[in-house]
Amino acid sequence: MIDAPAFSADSTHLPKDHPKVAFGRVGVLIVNLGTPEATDYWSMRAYLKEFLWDRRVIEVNRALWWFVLNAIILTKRPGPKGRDYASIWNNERNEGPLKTITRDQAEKLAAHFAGIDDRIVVDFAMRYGKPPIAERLAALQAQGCERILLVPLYPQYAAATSATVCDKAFDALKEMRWQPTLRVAPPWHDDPVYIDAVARDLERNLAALDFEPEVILASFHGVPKSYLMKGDPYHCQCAKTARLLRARLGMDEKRFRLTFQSRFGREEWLKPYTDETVKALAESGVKRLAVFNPGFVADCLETLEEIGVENREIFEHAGGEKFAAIPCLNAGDEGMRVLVNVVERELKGWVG
Ligand SMILES: C=CC1=C(C)c2cc3[nH]c(cc4nc(cc5[nH]c(cc1n2)c(C)c5CCC(=O)O)C(CCC(=O)O)=C4C)c(C)c3C=C
Ligand SMILES: [Fe+2]
Ligand SMILES: [Fe+2]
Repeated sequence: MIDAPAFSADSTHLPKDHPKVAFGRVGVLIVNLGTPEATDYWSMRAYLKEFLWDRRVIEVNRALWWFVLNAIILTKRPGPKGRDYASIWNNERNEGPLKTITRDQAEKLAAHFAGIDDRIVVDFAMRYGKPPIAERLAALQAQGCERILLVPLYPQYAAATSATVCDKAFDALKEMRWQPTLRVAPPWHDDPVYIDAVARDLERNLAALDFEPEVILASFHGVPKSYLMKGDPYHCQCAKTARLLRARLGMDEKRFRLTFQSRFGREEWLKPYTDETVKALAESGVKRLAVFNPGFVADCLETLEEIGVENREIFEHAGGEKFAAIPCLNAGDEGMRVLVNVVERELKGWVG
């Protein structure tokens, strides 16, 4: 347990020029992937460049990748992807929905803990783009957070997501004289509270539809198959989440299926692919389909556009009739129940 917050050092025997010292608080920094600052070519290019130059995301030969990234991807991708982002943009706040939702989650976490322990300070950051992790860690430290809980917002661990958040946070700590003590929240892919929250939210959303889906796809973001072969636990954690959800919902393997979406590049990715499954289901006579995204803590391009628009079109063009894209947990009651549970558990020993 740590002492009550204070903002100056012990006043006895203070030298006159002693700097102000802030201490006694505990920070919680939730971190999601990131989103472009705007949808124009140059903003998209800057975002994609930072993201796709991360060694944790793209694990190919650096010289070759430098050429492919700069000569091909950063010339061709920003335009069309910017238009996709524009179609889901939060125009009121002028930002991507991922940022709006992550801020809401941080604010609701802060409100929850305000009533429990005023030493806890909650903030949010993005791995790519703004607000950067280093800036928010420094801001927490300036408010007196000697201990910080870092929460990568991914229920399933992948080197391309959770590990790169830690890399960036520890890079920031490298520059600090007085480093805060950092704890990292583990993934929660099989946490009963998470499984129950996703299942309840799905049941509520399905009950509100004007049709009953014949098949439900649990669609996770994919990674190259080679990452699994090198030992990344992501595939197994997604498979376990899907198995637990299927059991909790009382559905069989024919009705409730696990798929992987958002392929990038030519390499083989984790299978079965969401888009191919959606097409095959419609072609085999399935007329009513629902897709949900238990691996995404917040709605974003990959859920709102790729599932809500692209996969809906694939389904309808192949003969499907009714398609539902189920929203993520976001900052709703079930979503906050999951985040509060993770944070409260991981703060044990630091606060009462
Ligand atoms: C090789 C490339 C990629 C890997 C590996 C990858 C893994 C991965 N990504 C997420 C979550 C998100 N990805 C998002 C967007 C996105 N992802 C990639 C590429 C890889 N992702 C790109 C290039 C993009 C940008 C859009 C595009 O150009 O296609 C997003 C959405 C962000 C938003 O602002 O809306 C999320 C979230 C996970 C969970 C993951 C591995 C487990
Ligand atoms: Fe991605
Ligand atoms: Fe596996």
